[in-house]
Amino acid sequence: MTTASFNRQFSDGQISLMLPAPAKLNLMLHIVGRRTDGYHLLQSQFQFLDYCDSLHFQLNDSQQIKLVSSIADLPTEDNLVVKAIRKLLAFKNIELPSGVDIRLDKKIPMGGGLGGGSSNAATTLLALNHLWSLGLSIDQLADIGLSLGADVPVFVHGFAAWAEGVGERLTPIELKERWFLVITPTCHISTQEIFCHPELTRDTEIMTITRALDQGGHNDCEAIARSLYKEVDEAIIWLSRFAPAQMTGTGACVFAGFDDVDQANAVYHQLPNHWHGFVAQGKNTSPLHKTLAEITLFSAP
Ligand SMILES: C[C@@](CO)(OP(=O)(O)O)[C@H](O)COP(=O)(O)OP(=O)(O)OC[C@H]1O[C@@H](n2ccc(N)nc2=O)[C@H](O)[C@@H]1O
Ligand SMILES: Nc1ncnc2c1ncn2[C@@H]1O[C@H](COP(=O)(O)OP(=O)(O)O)[C@@H](O)[C@H]1O
Repeated sequence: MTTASFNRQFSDGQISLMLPAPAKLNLMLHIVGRRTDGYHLLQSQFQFLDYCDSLHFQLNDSQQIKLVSSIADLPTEDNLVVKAIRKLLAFKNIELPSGVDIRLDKKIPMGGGLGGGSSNAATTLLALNHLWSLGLSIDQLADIGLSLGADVPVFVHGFAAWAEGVGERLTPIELKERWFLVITPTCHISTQEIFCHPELTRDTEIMTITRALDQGGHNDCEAIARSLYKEVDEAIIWLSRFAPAQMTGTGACVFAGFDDVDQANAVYHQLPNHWHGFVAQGKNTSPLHKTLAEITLFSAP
């Protein structure tokens, strides 16, 4: 894709782009070991959800990065969107090619194990690689992403994946695109809090991908999260009355899958008043890559 063909999308003279940053689910999350640097070795199935934050990028001649976001109490420089831009420029060893105004509309709950921050970073990497014509490959962007967080590469690649290593060794998988009811407890669980816990089990037997796809699996972080956060425990107990329920990532969100949307909605409508949640469909191709493919000549995975 050439810059010219890309820029022709914006005939009003403004170079801007609006892109989704989807949530993900870990349909299973096994911890099979630990590296010497403390990072955990995982086996996980990732699938995207058609439930997304939205990012709007607009280039200008200000020579500044301006981020407007709905996240309270998070300094701009700590936002993964800005961290992604800094990493991108450092990798290319360049100054800011132009000013950029970014608006981030959050819908994905933070600290919920839905990967929102990592997804925002991945969308930023792909968007600015295009808008600034940096010419980096997906693999290069995934490497930059990995330095921001273990979850970023899967969002950069954009295919449902069997993940190993710390989450960066990805094999595409074809999963049924079921409907999920996701309960979003109000507690915010830090990934580090779970991974540092002395009672976390780190010795689940290594599985082959074939067995994992046949039999599924569990989430090794769930027992710790349930013991620390009553809300997570209660949500799993409640949702298990309707379908097998699990936690995603290191929590706090809890989900169950249904074969059709009506079933998922029927359970959603029975959610106790003090709980929040949403129904969304699992997607094997990221909504980000689908949108990019529609508006540019970018090829979806
Ligand atoms: C375990 C997962 C599954 O999706 O949990 P969620 O964050 O989505 O809940 C992710 O891979 C998390 O990825 P991400 O949230 O990007 O984690 P990072 O920022 O890289 O790491 C946060 C902290 O978690 C620990 N960490 C993270 C990933 C990993 N494989 N082993 C670890 O021990 C490290 O202590 C690290 O300092
Ligand atoms: N753009 C962003 N969106 C969400 N969280 C962000 C963002 N930038 C930085 N963060 C930080 O990352 C943490 C983890 O966020 P998130 O990715 O939503 O959770 P999880 O890793 O549990 O899925 C947040 O608590 C917040 O401090």
